[in-house]
Amino acid sequence: MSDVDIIGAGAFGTALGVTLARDGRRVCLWSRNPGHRDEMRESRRNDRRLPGVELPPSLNIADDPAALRADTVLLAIPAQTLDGFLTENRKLLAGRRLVACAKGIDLRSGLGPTGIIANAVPDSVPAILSGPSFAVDLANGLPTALTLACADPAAGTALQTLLSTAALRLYLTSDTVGAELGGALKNVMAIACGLTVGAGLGESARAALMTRGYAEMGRFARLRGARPETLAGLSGFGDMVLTCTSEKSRNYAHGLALGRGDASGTGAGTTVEGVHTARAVAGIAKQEGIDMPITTLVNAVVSGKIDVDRAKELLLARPLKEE
Ligand SMILES: NC(=O)C1=CN([C@@H]2O[C@H](COP(=O)(O)OP(=O)(O)OC[C@H]3O[C@@H](n4cnc5c(N)ncnc54)[C@H](OP(=O)(O)O)[C@@H]3O)[C@@H](O)[C@H]2O)C=CC1
Ligand SMILES: O=C(CO)COP(=O)(O)O
Repeated sequence: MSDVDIIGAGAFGTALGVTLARDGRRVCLWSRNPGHRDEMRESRRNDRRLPGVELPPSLNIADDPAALRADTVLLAIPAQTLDGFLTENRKLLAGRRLVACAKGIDLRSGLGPTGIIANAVPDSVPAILSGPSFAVDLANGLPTALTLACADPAAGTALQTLLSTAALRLYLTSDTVGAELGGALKNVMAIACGLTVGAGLGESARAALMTRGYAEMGRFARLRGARPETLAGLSGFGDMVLTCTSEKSRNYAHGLALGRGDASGTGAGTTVEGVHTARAVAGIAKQEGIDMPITTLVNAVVSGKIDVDRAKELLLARPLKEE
């Protein structure tokens, strides 16, 4: 039996699997695609999603989620697919520690990953792993620090120990809402920053957006019960800094391409979580009267309703206020 099972052989699921297996854990990785599974078994690499990285011998490729038996399951699939997967596999996942690795808000329910888990598999222990970590950095063994959030203190401590390695350092919190909102909302800010730089509005404008975006993230998160210190930690501030400043981020790269006038952005087939999260959060903010100007404008730009110039005008025309 494995120590950790991983659902989703994308870039992040594979990087986590490789990291944990190198550090001595027995890992089972599942992809929904039979051809992809065969390829990984044969080549001992995941060339589709994380090219150039060798899969350690203690990482096995599983054919069926029903064959996965570990107490700890990492859910490394996009946020919009989480509810469907969990609902379909509810019985199988009951009683386990389910660690979400997705950064997003479900469009249908408005819930973050731990809320989705709690709803879909009520007798599980939900947790979330979030923070600044490009899959490729993790897979290359570069030092990484993340937030592990779990409301159950004993399960949280056990997960922190199980999932920390020599290069991957996990900080524990019980604030699951703060950790999941930091990770989801920073993707929207990364798109905003990409749009800004892509449209040639400059690095000063990006710094302004990051700062005011962070204020906006905090405002939304506090109203949903998050603790401010969680937003100031790795899963909020830390990940916002990473993804708002690096072209390795798909969210930033998507904004960059749109800002440069390429209407397809990073193109279909790339996971850009911030597009869905902007839509979900703009809707919630409107409904609940929360002031979220950057998120609202990102949603308007990525859905093609306005262009970056118009978004800039609207932001600059807002009434002057105290910081
Ligand atoms: N990449 C990174 O650096 C990081 C990513 N994350 C987060 O991890 C999550 C996954 O991202 P990432 O791994 O990069 O994405 P990828 O695009 O690399 O991979 C997504 C994976 O999810 C699988 N998948 C999609 N839909 C389903 C479904 N309905 N059922 C089962 N599997 C499904 C895909 O399968 P298929 O190949 O068959 O389409 C693919 O293997 C995102 O929320 C992201 O924000 C977090 C930290 C870092
Ligand atoms: O969340 C990430 C790094 O922490 C990855 O960001 P992207 O999904 O924008 O590539």
